[in-house]
Amino acid sequence: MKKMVKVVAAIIENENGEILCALRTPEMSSPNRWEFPGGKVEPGEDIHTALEREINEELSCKIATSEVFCENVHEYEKYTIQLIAIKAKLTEGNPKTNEHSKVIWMARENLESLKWVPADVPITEMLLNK
Ligand SMILES: Nc1nc2c([nH]c(=O)n2[C@H]2C[C@H](O)[C@@H](COP(=O)(O)OP(=O)(O)OP(=O)(O)O)O2)c(=O)[nH]1
Repeated sequence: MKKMVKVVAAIIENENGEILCALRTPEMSSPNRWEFPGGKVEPGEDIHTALEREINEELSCKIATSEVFCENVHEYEKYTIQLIAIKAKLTEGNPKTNEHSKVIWMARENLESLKWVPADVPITEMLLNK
C-alpha cells in the first residue's frame, strides 16, 4: 500500500466572497499548478494548528480556522494524500509569496478556469456548488 500523507489546505474567503489561490513553483512537485495554501500535518499535530502554522510559514499571515469544508483522498503515483480543506479567514497581515510563484483572490465561479493540482479539483467543484 502507498504511504498516506495527511495534508491540510485553507479555503480563505475575503469580504468580497473571493477565495485565495496559490500557484506552485516550477521546482515543486505538481509544478505550475494551483492549490489552496497549506501543507503536511506533523505527527501528533492538530489539523487546525497545522494549518495555522503552514499559513504563517508560507504566506506570513495569520488566520482563524473554522469548520472542515471537505476531505478528499487522492492517489498520486508515489503516495496517497488525505487532503482536508478547512475554512478560514485572515486575521492579521496580507498574504506574501514566500514559497509560491503567485497568490490571487478569485471569485468562486472562476475557480474552474485555473489548472489545479489533481487532488484539489473536487474541492473547487464543491465550492462552485455552495
Ligand atoms: N498545500 C497543499 N498541498 C497540496 C494540495 N493539494 C495537493 O495535492 N497537495 C500536495 C502537494 C504536496 O505533495 C503535499 C503538501 O506538502 P507541502 O506543501 O508540505 O510540501 P512539501 O514540500 O513538504 O512536499 P512536496 O511538494 O515535496 O511533495 O500535498 C493543496 O491544496 N495544498
